[in-house]
Order: sequence, then C-alpha cells, then structure tokens
Amino acid sequence: MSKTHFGYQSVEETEKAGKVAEVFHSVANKYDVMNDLMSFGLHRLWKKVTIARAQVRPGQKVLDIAGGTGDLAKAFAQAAQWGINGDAQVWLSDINASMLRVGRDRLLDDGLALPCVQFDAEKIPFPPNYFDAVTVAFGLRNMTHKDVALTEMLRVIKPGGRVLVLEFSKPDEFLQPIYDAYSFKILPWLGQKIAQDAESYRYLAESIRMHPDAQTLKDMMLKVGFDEVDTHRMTGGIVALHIGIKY
Ligand SMILES: C[S@@+](CC[C@H](N)C(=O)[O-])C[C@H]1O[C@@H](n2cnc3c(N)ncnc32)[C@H](O)[C@@H]1O
Repeated sequence: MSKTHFGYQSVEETEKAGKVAEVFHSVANKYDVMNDLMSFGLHRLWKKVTIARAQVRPGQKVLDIAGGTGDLAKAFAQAAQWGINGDAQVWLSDINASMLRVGRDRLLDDGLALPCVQFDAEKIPFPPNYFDAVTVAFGLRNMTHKDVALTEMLRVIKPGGRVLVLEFSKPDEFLQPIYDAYSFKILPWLGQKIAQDAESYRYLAESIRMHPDAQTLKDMMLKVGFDEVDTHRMTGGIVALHIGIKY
C-alpha cells in the first residue's frame, strides 16, 4: 500500500481523507472565528485578491471547491449576479458535511440559497468545460492526490476559464523563525483555548510545512496540463495564489 503524509505523520493513502475529515468535523463550528484570530484578519485580504483575480462577470458559472464556510461563494454570487442573471451559477462544495452545513447556513443568513454539494475534489461530479472559474482556498494541501484534484479542476473549466488555487506557501527566509514559533507554539495554544482542540491546529501547522512551495506547485499545475500558470506570493510568501489558465 502507498503511504502519504498527514501533517508530519506517514499514513496509508486510504487513511488520509478520514483523518482530514476528523479535523474539519472538529473545527467547523469555530472555523470562522479561528480564521480571523489566527491570521489577524489577513485571510480576508488574501481572499479579496483571489476574488478580484477570478474576474467573475455577470451570468458566469463558478465552482468553489473545499469551500468550507462560504467566503468565496458569497462574493462570487454578487459578481455573477446570481439570482438576477438567469445564466449565473455559483456552487459551494466541500468533502465535509459539517463545514458545508456551516457554510450553507451562513449563506442562507445572507439571503443566498446557493446550491451546496458534497464531493471529493479528486472526483468532481460535473461535465468537462462547464465552469468559467473554479477556486480552491486553503483546501489543496489537505487532498491526498493533489495532481488528481488539479486534473479534475482543469477538466471542468471551459477553454479560456481559470482555476485559482489560494494556499499557504513557503515564506521568505527572514520570516521563518518567527513564523515557526507562531505556528508551533501559539496556534495549538489558540486552538485549545478557542476550539478546545490543539491537535487540529498542530495538524494545520504541519500540513503547511508539507505543502509544496510556490514554484513546485506551479510545475505541478503545468505538468497536469494547464497552458499557463501565474503565481502571486503574498505577505512575504506566507500564502501564494496560483492562477491556472486553459486555452
Ligand atoms: C482550511 S478549510 C478552507 C475552507 C475555505 N475554502 C476557506 O478558505 O475558508 C479546508 C477545507 O478543505 C476541505 N477538503 C479537504 N479535503 C478535501 C477534498 N479531498 N475534497 C474537497 N474538499 C476537501 C475540508 O473539508 C475543509 O472544509
């Protein structure tokens, strides 16, 4: 059997999705407050850049993968004029029912009854060439076979469409010591205080370290068949946005 990583642990490939699911079932209810606290609100800025670069226009079709509590889907509903323009479609999706439930309820509170669909990004239940834009924010690093998930995202965008991958990355050298201290000491402590779950936030820090750096991810996207990939490192490389284009 093939092995993969779950944070710093080596696990059977078949075990990883279940372990990731436990993390997100556990944190779903405190996910949004923890996101704001952990990133000092910066995740909102990183998502704003992603939303702007998605260039969604009225009437377009958009899929947010690993969409969790729905930040991106909500913004895309406005950009696509969902509910006003009859052609617009905005789908919130996630593999995890607890995250999707929190996302669906948040959207409903904002008056947005968007379609919410539960699936694994390694098997996207949509036909080829369907979406104008597909996004995945802070989700790719949790996937067992990243190349398979990226191939699926490429398959479902139209020619001329784009896949936007927002993910933690490798920060500049000078930030590394403070970033390490913050991730391995403060994050688990905050996780324990707010979500009564230090372990899930230790996994977060470890999974970030195991994720490919910006150049490696770009190479992976080109290898699975994207015709062009633009990379934007943000906040000293703490996160990177990759935009893959299909001609
Ligand atoms: C850190 S959250 C990100 C949520 C949201 N996109 C955001 O930026 O706030 C990661 C999400 O990825 C989802 N996920 C993990 N593995 C997945 C997979 N194989 N397919 C789809 N979603 C997955 C998790 O359930 C979780 O909701």
